[in-house]
Amino acid sequence: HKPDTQSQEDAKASNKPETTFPKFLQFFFKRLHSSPSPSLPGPPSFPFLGNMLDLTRDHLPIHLTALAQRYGNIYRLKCGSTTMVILNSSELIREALIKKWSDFAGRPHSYTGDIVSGGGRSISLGDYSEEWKAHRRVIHGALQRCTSDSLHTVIERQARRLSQVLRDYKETTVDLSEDFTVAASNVITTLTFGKSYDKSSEELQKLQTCLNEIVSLWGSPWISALDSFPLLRKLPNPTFSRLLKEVDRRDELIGKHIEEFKKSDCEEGGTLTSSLLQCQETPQGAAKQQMTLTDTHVHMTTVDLLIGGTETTAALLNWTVAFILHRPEVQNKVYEEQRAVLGVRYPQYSDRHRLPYLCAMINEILRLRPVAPLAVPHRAVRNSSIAGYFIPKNTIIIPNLFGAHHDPEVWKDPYSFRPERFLKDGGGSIRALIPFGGGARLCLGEAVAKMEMFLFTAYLLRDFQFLPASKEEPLPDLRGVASVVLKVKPYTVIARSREQ
Ligand code: HEM
Repeated sequence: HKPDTQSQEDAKASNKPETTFPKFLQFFFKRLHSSPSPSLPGPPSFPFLGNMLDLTRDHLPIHLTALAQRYGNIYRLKCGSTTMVILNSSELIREALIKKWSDFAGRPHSYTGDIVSGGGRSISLGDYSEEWKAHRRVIHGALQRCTSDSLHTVIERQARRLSQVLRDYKETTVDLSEDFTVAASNVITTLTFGKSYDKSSEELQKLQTCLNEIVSLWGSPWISALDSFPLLRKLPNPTFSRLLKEVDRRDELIGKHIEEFKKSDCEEGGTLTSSLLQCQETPQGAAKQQMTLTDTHVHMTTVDLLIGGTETTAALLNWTVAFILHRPEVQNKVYEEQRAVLGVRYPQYSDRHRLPYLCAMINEILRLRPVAPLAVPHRAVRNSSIAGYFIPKNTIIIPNLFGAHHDPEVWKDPYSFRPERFLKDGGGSIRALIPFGGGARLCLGEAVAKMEMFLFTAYLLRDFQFLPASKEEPLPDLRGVASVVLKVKPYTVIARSREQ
């Protein structure tokens, strides 16, 4: 299929004020473009169901990447009356998310999305609007202040704590995933409520279980079907009832935390929530940000940061250990680099430019396993085009970051784990590496995540050598399980202290 170059011009024309054509021509013109461009390639779709069967496939990112080999790096899938356009290369994703950011900054309106996002008041699921822009600006500013004031100390404390937990295992065989979740979650709860928890804390367990349930239930096809087929909402749906129950529980737990925080530490400041509450309470703060933050905004921000910032970072740490068990010499190189450059001292984030191998390894893990593999769906807020194809308003855009990171046109030997590709002259392309998305919807926690990844992996690989659980057991399965977050299947490992 050749891109329809004419449609680019049409797309521009269709956004012009309605003065150039007589009314009846405008009517036909709009009708012509109210359905998706017929020239976009894609697999055949069934009546009513569309390509629903493709969308319910196991490991969707791998399936979408395989479809790109047949239909090209841009193709369409249908689901009920909705058309989705899947982008499978960095160049196409950059064109939509960065170059034409204002055309594709929307989020799909969805029945179930409204339920989990406090009526669209979260940053991650809220649609592009003046209110959303002001909300994101306020949170971005508050996060930047936290990042420059206290983030380094907060992460360092959690990295030391994590090292101690691993030391206490005394080289027994363990599954570290929960410890990684606690470390990542503590960074966010310290930033938001000024509080951190032990793994055994009932409060933490309740919160984590509930947030994980919401993410996995919301990613399930039984729930997405309610968005595309409204008639199904009239039928009993136990998965949906569970989702509603978990959302209520989440709101109760987070509401309690915010109330406790307001009573205790509010005047001291220093945390993100105190910064938001100040902005909410002082008229100058609100005027400066051109918005009044409601309680729902503060509440949903906490949900956004906890969901966006816990499982992603924890999954990446888990992937790191899984990959280095497959290539043990990588961990030795990271360790030796640190010893050569820093001696016995622990690294600071400012040391990153002097530790190129460690940074290359982190980039390679982010490339192979972008933990938000399909980002979050975008929506075209007006008629536009991608790669010359006409994209009508309201089309859903899925950036397949996993596919882009395995594009054989860009990456030599795309499926193998080779940190060396990101060293000087190694052939890896930082421009094509887009694990955090881009443009108006760029991951809000990118700076937090980068500092966490650097300090956590540097501490772990400085203090420990990771060994397979036993010779009999297979090494971790590297295919993973894909839902909203791409996770490694549970595995066990031995952490041997380097101090001996
Ligand atoms: C390695 C870790 C992480 C990765 C790979 C990652 C990746 C992403 C991606 C791909 C998106 C969607 C971008 C899009 O829609 O185009 C996103 C959105 C988001 N992330 Fe992250 N993320 C990570 C960590 C974090 C952390 C630590 C936080 C919070 C502190 C966070 C908060 C968010 C929020 C709030 C959004 C929604 C942004 C919006 O819709 O405007 N993320 N992230």
